[in-house]
Formats: sequence, C-alpha cells, structure tokens
Amino acid sequence: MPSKFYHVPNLHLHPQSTLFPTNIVRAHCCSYMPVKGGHAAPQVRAPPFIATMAFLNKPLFLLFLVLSSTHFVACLELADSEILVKFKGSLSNSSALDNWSEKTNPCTGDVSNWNGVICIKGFVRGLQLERMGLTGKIDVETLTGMSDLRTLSFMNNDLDGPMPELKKLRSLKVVSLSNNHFSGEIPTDAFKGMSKLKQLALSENEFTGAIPSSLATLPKLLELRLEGNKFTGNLPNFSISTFASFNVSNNELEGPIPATLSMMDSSSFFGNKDLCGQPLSQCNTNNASAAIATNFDRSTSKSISSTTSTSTYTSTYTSTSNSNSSGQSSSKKVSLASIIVVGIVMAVALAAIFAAAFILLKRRKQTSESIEAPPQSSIRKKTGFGGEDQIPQGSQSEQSAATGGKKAETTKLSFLRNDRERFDLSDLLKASAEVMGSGCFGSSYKAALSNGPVMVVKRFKQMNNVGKEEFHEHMRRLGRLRHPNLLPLVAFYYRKEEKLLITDYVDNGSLSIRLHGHQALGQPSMDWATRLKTVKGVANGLSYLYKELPSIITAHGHLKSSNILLNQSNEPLLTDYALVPVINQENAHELMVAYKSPEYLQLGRITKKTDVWSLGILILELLTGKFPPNILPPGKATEEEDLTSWAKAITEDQWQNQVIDKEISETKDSEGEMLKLLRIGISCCEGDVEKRLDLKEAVERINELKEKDTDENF
Ligand SMILES: Nc1ncnc2c1ncn2[C@@H]1O[C@H](COP(=O)(O)OP(=O)(O)OP(=O)(O)O)[C@@H](O)[C@H]1O
Repeated sequence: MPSKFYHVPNLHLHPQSTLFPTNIVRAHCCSYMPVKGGHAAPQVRAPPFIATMAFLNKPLFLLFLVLSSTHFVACLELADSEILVKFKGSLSNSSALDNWSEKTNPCTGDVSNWNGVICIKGFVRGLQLERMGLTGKIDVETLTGMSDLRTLSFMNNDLDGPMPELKKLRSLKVVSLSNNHFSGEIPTDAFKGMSKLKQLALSENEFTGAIPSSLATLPKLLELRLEGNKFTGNLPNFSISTFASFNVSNNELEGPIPATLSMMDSSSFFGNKDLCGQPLSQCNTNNASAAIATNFDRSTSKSISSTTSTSTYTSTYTSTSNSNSSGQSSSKKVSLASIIVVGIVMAVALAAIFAAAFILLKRRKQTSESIEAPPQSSIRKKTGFGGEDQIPQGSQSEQSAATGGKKAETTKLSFLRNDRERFDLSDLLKASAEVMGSGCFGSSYKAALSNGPVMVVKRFKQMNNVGKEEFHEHMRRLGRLRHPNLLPLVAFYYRKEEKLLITDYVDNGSLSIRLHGHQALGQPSMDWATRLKTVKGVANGLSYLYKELPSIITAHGHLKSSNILLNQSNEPLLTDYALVPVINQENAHELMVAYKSPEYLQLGRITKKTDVWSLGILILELLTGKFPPNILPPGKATEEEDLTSWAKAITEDQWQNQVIDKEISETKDSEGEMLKLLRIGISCCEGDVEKRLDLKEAVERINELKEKDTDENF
C-alpha cells in the first residue's frame, strides 16, 4: 500500500489546521492520505493525481483541499476512531470502553472524549486503559495504524498471552503492562529499535526465561520495572547506569549484578536467590548459605549471609595463602591448621544458620500467636513487606500485653488525625497495592483499602536516630501541623528495623512528573500561572514549617520536585518534610537533599538557610524545565553542568531563549516576572550562606510576583 502514495514537496501546513491533521489517516477511508509527519514540517502522501496537481499548481491544490475539507476531516476522525474501535473489539470484557464509538471523535484538542484515550492537540497520543477489568490479548497489529502512539498503559487488568510485539510501535515512550497475566519467554530482540522508550513496566506478570538483551541497549530508558515475574538467568549488561527507577526483585535471576547497576538500592534485587555482587553480597562466596539466608528473611538475612560468607571466604583464603608460602617441612602442619580453621569456620557458619533457623521458628510462633495471618495479599506479594518473617512484632511492652490484646497491639497504626477512618496494618497488608517508586529511602506503595480510602505507605529503614519515645513525639508534632500546602501525615507504624509513614494518595501526581514526564505521559505542560502558583505554595508551606518547628535547623530538609504533589486544583503539597531529626545521621548525607547543599559539601553542616538553597534549585528547575544535576544521588549525576552555575552564566538578554523552559506557554506578558523569579532563584542558590537570601526575604519576594508584567518590570 505505501508504494501507491507520494510525498508532496514543500507543502507545510500548520499541524492544527483543520485542513491538515497530519497524523494517522488510513487509505481505505479516504481517497488521499496524509500520514505521519513531524509537527514542524508535516508531509503529505497523496495519490499520483493529487501529487501532480500540487506540483503543477499549488493554489489549485489548496482549493481542492478546501473544497473537500469536510469529507477530509470526517475521514481523518473516522480513521482514528476506526482503529481504536477495532482494537476495542479485540479485547474482551471491554465495557469500560463503551463510549468508544466510530461516530464520535476521540479528541477535542487536549480533551479526550473517550475513556482512557490520551489526546494532545487533537491527536491520539496514548492509551491509558488501567484497572478496567480488560481480558484477552493486546492486538498490536491493529495499533500499528497509529504509529505515533507514545503511551500504552494496560496496568492492573487481566490481560494474558505472550509479550505483545511492541517494537512495531516505534514511537512508544511509556509502556506499562504491570499486574496482568502475560506469560512466556520474551524474545531477545523484543525491544530492538525502540529508541524512544523511557519507561517500561512489566511487573507482576508471569514472564519466564531471560530478560531480553535488547532492553539493555535502549538509549533513553529511565525506568525499568520487571519485579514479580519468573525471569531466570543473568541480568543483561545494561549500558545505562542512570535509571530513575529500576527493579528486578522477586524473580529467579542469578549471577553477578552488572557494574552499571551497582549503585541501585539493594531492594531492587531482593528475592532473587542467586543474584550477587554490589549492592548485594559478594559473588565469590558460598552461595548456599546466602540462599538459605535470603529465603529466611530478606531484610535481615543480608547482613547475616554476607558476614558469614565473607568470613568463610577470608579465612579460607588466608589459610590457602599461608600454606602456599610455607616450606615443605611445615606444610603438613599448616594444612592441618588450615583444616582446623576451616572446620571452626564451618562450625560457626552452621551455628549461625541454626541460630537463624531458630529465630525464624520463634518468630513464626510469636506471629501465629499474635496475629491471624491475613490472606496472601497483593501488598505482601508486591512489596515483600509483612511476609511471615516480617510481620511486625511490636515492642516488648506490646508483646507482653495479654494474649487477647496482642493482635490489636501488634498491628496497630498510630493515627495522627481524628478526621480519618481507622484501619490497621493488617488492613493495609490486605489492600491491593501498587509500587509507586523506589526513592532514596526505600519504596512507596499505593494501597487501596477495601473500605474506600487510598493511602500511600512509605517504608523508611534508616530512621533510628532517636529512640521510640522521641520518635513518637516527633510524629505527634508533625501530626499537629495544618497548612494548605502540606500533605498531612495520617498515621505511622513504628518498629525498630523500619518505620512506615502513611499519607493520603494524591492522584494528580508530583511536580517532578508534571515538569519532566508530562509529555511522555500525555499530560499538558505547566503554564506560567501554574508554575507561579506552585512556587508560591511551596514558599508558603516552607515558611509555615519554619514557624511551627523552630527547633529544627532545616525544617524541610528534603525539598525536591518529587516531594511536591499537586492536588486537583494544582495547589502544591509538600511531603517528606521535617525528617532530619529522625533519619540516621550516618545515612543522611546519601539520602537527603539538604546534605547535597554547598555548606554541607564544604563545611559538613546544614543551616537555617539550607532549605533556601533547595528552594532555589527548585525555582531553577521550575523555570528551566531541567532536572537539577546537583541533587541526583552519587553515581547518577550526569555530565550536564551544574544548573546554578549555568543559569548564572547566562546574561539577562539571553535568558528568555536559553533559560526559560520552552514549554511555558503564554509567556508574552510575563517575561519580566519570570526574570524576577529567576533572580530570586539564583540568589537562593548562592553558595556562600552569608550572601544567600534568608527564607523570610525569599518568601516575601516570591509572594510579590504577579502573573502579568507591570510597568516597573523594565
Ligand atoms: N502521597 C502521595 N500521593 C501520590 N504520589 C506520591 C505520594 N507520595 C509519593 N508519591 C510519588 O511516588 C513516587 C515515589 O515516592 P518516594 O517518596 O518513595 O520517592 P521519591 O520522592 O522519588 O524519593 P525520596 O525517597 O528521596 O523522597 C514519587 O514519584 C512521588 O512523587
């Protein structure tokens, strides 16, 4: 079919022209067929007679288009709808897609008229068919008629079959098939050529065989979620080491972790009994004990297994080298000594294993006494939290409670608000869960409780800076905070090894996603008014924190765009605030934004102005749309130059072209105000704390900013 169509040279119409919706029109509908083209200079393919007409007489050709535009547009709309309706027909149980009808247009501008269809400027750019009870298989062949699709998400359905042949849709940037029943081996070259793919989530399916090596070569891949499948074999050699999110936990992988992944959090690899190397324990050890330990308790066994096996390795190595270096006459003595040493080490190792098994049995016993095991819940499966070995044991005092009260005690969450319906840990464990991401501290999960509310549970492991009483007191202090720009802490759970902080789920996503992921996710970009509202909200939330928590030096401490959520009215909500006092100090520098500040890096201290520095970085991120390299975790920082120095180096007459995010629309009457904000941002990022703005002044200046320029701007 393509050979029947020809390019019409030099015909450039605006992509939004009613004459010229450039994408996705199929031949059998219309007698001529514009197809995929870039936004800047779309091209038309047309049958020979139209091509000739256009070549000989462009005005005549345009007149022809105008006269036939009604038919033309109708055909364009029908084409998209036809493809989608055909696609719907290939799915079973698709009642959620009842409003997909060939008689209507899927998109009006950025507004979608059909459930789950993502529209950008009148074109279908994605399908987000999540949690719709869909069954059947994905018919990629039909979707190839829409070669400009960027997003495909079928998360949380009951789809099955082998891995769909997604490489036929080369424009895809975001793909999620998580929580379905896809199965079988994925061909090695399944992702070959998908050079635009940024996010791939295949978690919680039944895939088997090796992780396809074509994944390892994708140049733009930022998020890869493969957890909860049955992948076997070695991890491929990923060329990228800067994943924003990476998880292969709970598979059957083995062998060494490639060096490029050694900076990832160890939780990304848990539950694979034979994976080894950084960030897990060393590879050249006795894997048998590691395997036993891993099965025993993933969170606590790591240290046991690594200590046991490392000491075995060290001792064995020492004895071997000794024997090699000894003379002939003493070799017998040395080898006898070696045997004794090895024997002792093995005895110690065995004792450790028995001790571990004993502890496990004891814990199981306590668990069965203290809690009725809830049914295998998805949160258990997905998060690994609350496994038999992990059901919280409660404190000594809780455990010594009368038998009847034990269940209530050990699964009780400490609520910080009276305006919420109560639930407990076992309710959370029973809830259907979705992993939202693995941040610096650990993972966050979205848990939909059976009685309605949707909560976010964040696990913190390095949170033992203070004892239990002090921790409770600090949480109560946070629970009393009330401000329209703070996400309230609803409840928490305390046990020594880890803490859970529970908040409401905010379904409009984070500022980070809005700034950096909106295109891929098919969301509209943020205009100046929204960015200004965001920065004002953040500044006011910060100011409130400093007023209410005067005893904390850096009252937020972890201010960054993924810790700012946007509610339905685009009001920013700060989260993960005021944790500096409770986070282990030895881990804080790896984890928290405050510890990436110039004063910490140079002088080893954080100050009352450290959050101002984070605010400055955030302002630059908001204005430039660039992800700040300063706050990436070590090893993830890109070559990109430091955002602050870069913004500073740009002269004011260049600022609008070079600094301001191209995505800020309607900038015409606001350049002066944006420039003011840029100057505030740069003053907040001042490396010298003395010269840096203080919070009060920064907040005042931010609050004076207007949506439109005033005369005094220039
Ligand atoms: N209550 C919430 N509602 C909606 N999304 C949330 C909520 N809390 C966190 N998120 C989002 O979930 C993802 C994971 O959050 P998480 O806090 O675990 O990691 P992070 O913010 O990326 O890093 P860090 O651990 O350093 O704070 C982020 O994209 C975050 O914006």
